[in-house]
Amino acid sequence: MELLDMDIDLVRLESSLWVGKKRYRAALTGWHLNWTELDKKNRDKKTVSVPVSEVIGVEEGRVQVLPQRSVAKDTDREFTVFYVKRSSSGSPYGLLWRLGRTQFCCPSRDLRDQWMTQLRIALKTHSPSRPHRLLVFINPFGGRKQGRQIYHSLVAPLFELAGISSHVVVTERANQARDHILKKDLTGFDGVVCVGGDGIFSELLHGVIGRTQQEAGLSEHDPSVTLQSCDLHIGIIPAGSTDCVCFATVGVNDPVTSALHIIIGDSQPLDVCSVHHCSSLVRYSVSLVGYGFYGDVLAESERHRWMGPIRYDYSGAMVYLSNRSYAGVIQYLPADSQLSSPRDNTRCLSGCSVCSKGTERLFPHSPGASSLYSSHFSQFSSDTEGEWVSVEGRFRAVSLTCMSSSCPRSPLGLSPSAHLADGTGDLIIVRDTHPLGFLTFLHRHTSTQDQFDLPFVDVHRVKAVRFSLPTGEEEDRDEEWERVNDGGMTEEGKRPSRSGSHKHLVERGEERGQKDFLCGLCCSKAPTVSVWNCDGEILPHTEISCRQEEARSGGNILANEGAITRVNNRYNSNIK
Ligand SMILES: Nc1ncnc2c1ncn2[C@@H]1O[C@H](COP(=O)(O)OP(=O)(O)OP(=O)(O)O)[C@@H](O)[C@H]1O
Ligand SMILES: CCCCCCCCCCCCC/C=C/[C@@H](O)[C@H](CO)NC(=O)CCCCC
Ligand SMILES: [Ca+2]
Repeated sequence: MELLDMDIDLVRLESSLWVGKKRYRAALTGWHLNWTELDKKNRDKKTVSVPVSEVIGVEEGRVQVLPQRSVAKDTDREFTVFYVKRSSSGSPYGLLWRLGRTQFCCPSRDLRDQWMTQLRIALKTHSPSRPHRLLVFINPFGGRKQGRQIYHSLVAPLFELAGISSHVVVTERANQARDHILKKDLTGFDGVVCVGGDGIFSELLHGVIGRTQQEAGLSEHDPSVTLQSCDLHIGIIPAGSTDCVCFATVGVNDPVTSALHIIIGDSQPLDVCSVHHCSSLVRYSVSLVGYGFYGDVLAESERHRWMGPIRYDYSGAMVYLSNRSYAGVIQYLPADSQLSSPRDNTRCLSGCSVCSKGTERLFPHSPGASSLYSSHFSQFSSDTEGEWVSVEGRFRAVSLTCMSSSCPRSPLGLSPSAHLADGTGDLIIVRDTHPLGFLTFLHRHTSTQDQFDLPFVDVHRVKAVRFSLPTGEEEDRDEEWERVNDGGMTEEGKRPSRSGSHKHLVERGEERGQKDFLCGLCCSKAPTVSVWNCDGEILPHTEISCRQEEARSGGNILANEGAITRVNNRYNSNIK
């Protein structure tokens, strides 16, 4: 093994090169491209070192790619190397990545050709996980409706530079991307990419999980089934309103950063939570399953989609002012508290040891096995995990989050110490409290203050959660509600109007449960139930069961190719 490493690390090419008016000694080893500035006495000055795995492309001549492609003429001794360059700005969890570019001039055309050939061979040899062909879905209505422009001006030129061919589908309706993945031939694609927000990501997620189960002959609705892990990676180019999945995995929501991660083949397994109602699957979630405040904000915001991303701020204020709490019964199955806790102040980043230990614990004998951990609720309990716990009362908010759910609105997220791929979620219970207390709780999401250090807030690391209405108020099956929610937005990019469906339901004389909520903000009658927000989609049921499906670290199950390790961000500098 040692011999092999040494072999690979041998210098493949070394020569004097010029960058502008400065002379450099450049060397290409198996793993790195280095160039060291030389002074007049041939003494080494500053060295720049780029890992081959972070080289994006090599072009003849003096080439520029962003903001527009340009090639300088008469450049037969020159070549340009493009690579990942970490910027000094970003968020506490990730730096922005930019396209670094250095134009080298060789003493001869022959040497230039040698450099180009060797660099391209090194790239092929040392970047085995890079995608070659991608299927890209653009939601033209996501966020500020900039998806198409973002893709064509910032992302497509980078994919082209990296030799990635892409097939682009601009969606014309909600669920088109999901259906495409479920039904069309995907032979030859190394991954699927969405340009949009958490909603279009969720479409890809459902498509990829659904297709994998179909191909394996498994029913997603059968709660006894062990789901098959997915080989197809999902990449996210953020162009939505919250971009929570992108932000929580990459640390920033920036299209160029994400495109560069996709190109170099970074991946991050994600936990997935499945939501069931009466033993049939309703949806999967990777971010938030939230009742009360977050459900109400989403429901209200759908009526103001025309406002774009600020619809959440407006609706947040409206819902806060309406001062609601809801009765319910929460049952949860605690995860093993010896492994981690939502208040242990850790931050999960790619390569996180808690996530790797979780995988080891769950799949001790099957390094190559491809099944997801999944079982009946009744089978979740183990010796080290607790028994089901029940809490009944009135709640401002009940939130279950598989990951931190950090986003630009809340840079540390709903649960800052939650893990991306440990097979658990964090259940946050905000009991009814006075308006100022709840405002304090909300406000702490925007700062580094601990939102769990409040007397009316509890947080638990869990494997599964069930929610039901108090005895005597159980849910009726509401097919009308289901129909209204099934189609997502209309073809013009608008959701079916909730007030419209309200009128319809009231006309039919149905006056309880979720129907009450429909008039929540416009009528004086206080609603008795809220709705569930599942990664930005309203669920058609109130009584639900959620369980963690386990992502296998390294198994690429539901990988966001835009994932990054913060450790790499901090310690991998291009300047030695
Ligand atoms: N062409 C389309 N017309 C209407 N709706 C679409 C179309 N393409 C996708 N959708 C749906 O639009 C919804 C919202 O899209 P998306 O998540 O991209 O944007 P967003 O809601 O602004 O962002 P975020 O989810 O980050 O808050 C998704 O549920 C998706 O299914
Ligand atoms: C006084 C100041 C009050 C400020 C309150 C800030 C609270 C911010 C918490 C943000 C939590 C985001 C959780 C992520 C949820 C996503 O899966 C989902 C889909 O994109 N987004 C929303 O539902 C959109 C939900 C938007 C909620 C505001
Ligand atoms: Ca988790």
